[in-house]
Amino acid sequence: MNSPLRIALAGLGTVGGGVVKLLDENRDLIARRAGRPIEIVAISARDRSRDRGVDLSRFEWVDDTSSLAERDDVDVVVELIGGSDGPAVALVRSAIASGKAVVTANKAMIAHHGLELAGAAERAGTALKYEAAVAGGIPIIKAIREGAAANRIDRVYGILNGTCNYILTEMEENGAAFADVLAEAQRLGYAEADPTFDIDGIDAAHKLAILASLAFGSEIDFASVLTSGIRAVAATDIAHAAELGFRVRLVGLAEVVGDRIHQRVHACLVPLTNPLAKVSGSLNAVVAEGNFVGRLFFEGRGAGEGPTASAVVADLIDIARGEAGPAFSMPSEHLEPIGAGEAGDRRGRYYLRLSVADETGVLAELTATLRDAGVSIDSLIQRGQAESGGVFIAIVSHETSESAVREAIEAMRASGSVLGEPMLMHILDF
Ligand SMILES: NC(=O)C1=CN([C@@H]2O[C@H](COP(=O)(O)OP(=O)(O)OC[C@H]3O[C@@H](n4cnc5c(N)ncnc54)[C@H](O)[C@@H]3O)[C@@H](O)[C@H]2O)C=CC1
Ligand SMILES: N[C@@H](CC=O)C(=O)O
Ligand code: NA
Repeated sequence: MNSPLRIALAGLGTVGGGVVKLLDENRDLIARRAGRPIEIVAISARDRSRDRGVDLSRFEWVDDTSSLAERDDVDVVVELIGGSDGPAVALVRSAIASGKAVVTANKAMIAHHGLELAGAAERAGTALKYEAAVAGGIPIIKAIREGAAANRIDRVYGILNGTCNYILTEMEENGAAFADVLAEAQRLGYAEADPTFDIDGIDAAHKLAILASLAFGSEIDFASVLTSGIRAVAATDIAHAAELGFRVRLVGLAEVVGDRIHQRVHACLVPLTNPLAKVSGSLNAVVAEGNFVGRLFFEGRGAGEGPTASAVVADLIDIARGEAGPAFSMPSEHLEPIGAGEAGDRRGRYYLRLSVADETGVLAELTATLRDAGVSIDSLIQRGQAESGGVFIAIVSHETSESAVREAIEAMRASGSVLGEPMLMHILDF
């Protein structure tokens, strides 16, 4: 057997603890597959005394996490602290500068600094790997970067946040309250340290920006992702969606349109016939469309200890085998800066939920406003009592432009016929 790959673990929370357990349980199998053992040399986290359900006394504990980057007895620094800036990125920068390989699960850091870090790793002749950062256990980085590398990819999309998918599923299937399910997602280790990153769509936007770069060969452009989350999704939307033949899902979608890239994360209505509608709980799914391979669909656990550890250790096995290569789908200097498209350009079907006064003539006024804006109605239902005292109207449009629907909403607001905040969602029709 060859000499071991020596690793230092920074961060021993959900993912770090999972990595220790996986390396213990599958130790011999991994050594055979990698051609050499993978051994933890040193560990570091904020709180030494915390019980992580695994014996850590056999490893050297280091109080100063940043010192892991300098050690001569470490080949790979595994960064599992999190955060787009601060100690995680400082550790990764200095590990790369010392010629060490880096494995990370930190999508926030890759979305913000991926290009810089990839360039630094290339110059240092070392590896930067981050399979766990996108869609947890689904090997989607490997699939796009290697398996589909021969294709031009113009669209990549999917369900990229396990916490939101778990919340939406529990709300739909069990009528659970948003706050209760979020607390459970935190207990299960799915949520980010700050769960607003999950529910406001930021975590999914980090992942989408990384996927778009890999798929399109473009520089990561996190700042251009139009991002909204699931806070505004009400139980009534989920019920309306079911009645109309849809499920509500938080979808990240990136596509090339002409010479522009559109990137959006938002709650969508997904037709029940679409495989994404069947993705439930903490599962994630990613669809990539290649010009030769066609449509690829990947599904698996996007969050939690086991699936995320699986992705981290897969990266370590690649490094142990000497199979690392560039961090993105090409050397970072070949990634192109591609501009972002305009939001109002999108054409498609829309779901619009309004609360309106329960009075004669209001419905006729609404439909006339939509008609005047060039929006024609596919289906309309009136259901339930709104908190504002009015009734809920849910409308599904035929294909139209987003700007037309927004124009109609503004006209309805101006006329005073709409009570409360309207809810607009795209319908995912591919
Ligand atoms: N939990 C999940 O399902 C997934 C998490 N990730 C990512 O993995 C990373 C880690 O996530 P979790 O394990 O869930 O987080 P966690 O909060 O459970 O663990 C974080 C660990 O980092 C340590 N830490 C925090 N600040 C530190 C500092 N200044 N110096 C040294 N150690 C410090 C903490 O003591 C803790 O051991 C994050 O980047 C997260 O986005 C990625 C995919 C899935
Ligand atoms: N908080 C994230 C964890 C994995 O990336 C999620 O819920 O998907
Ligand atoms: Na992954």
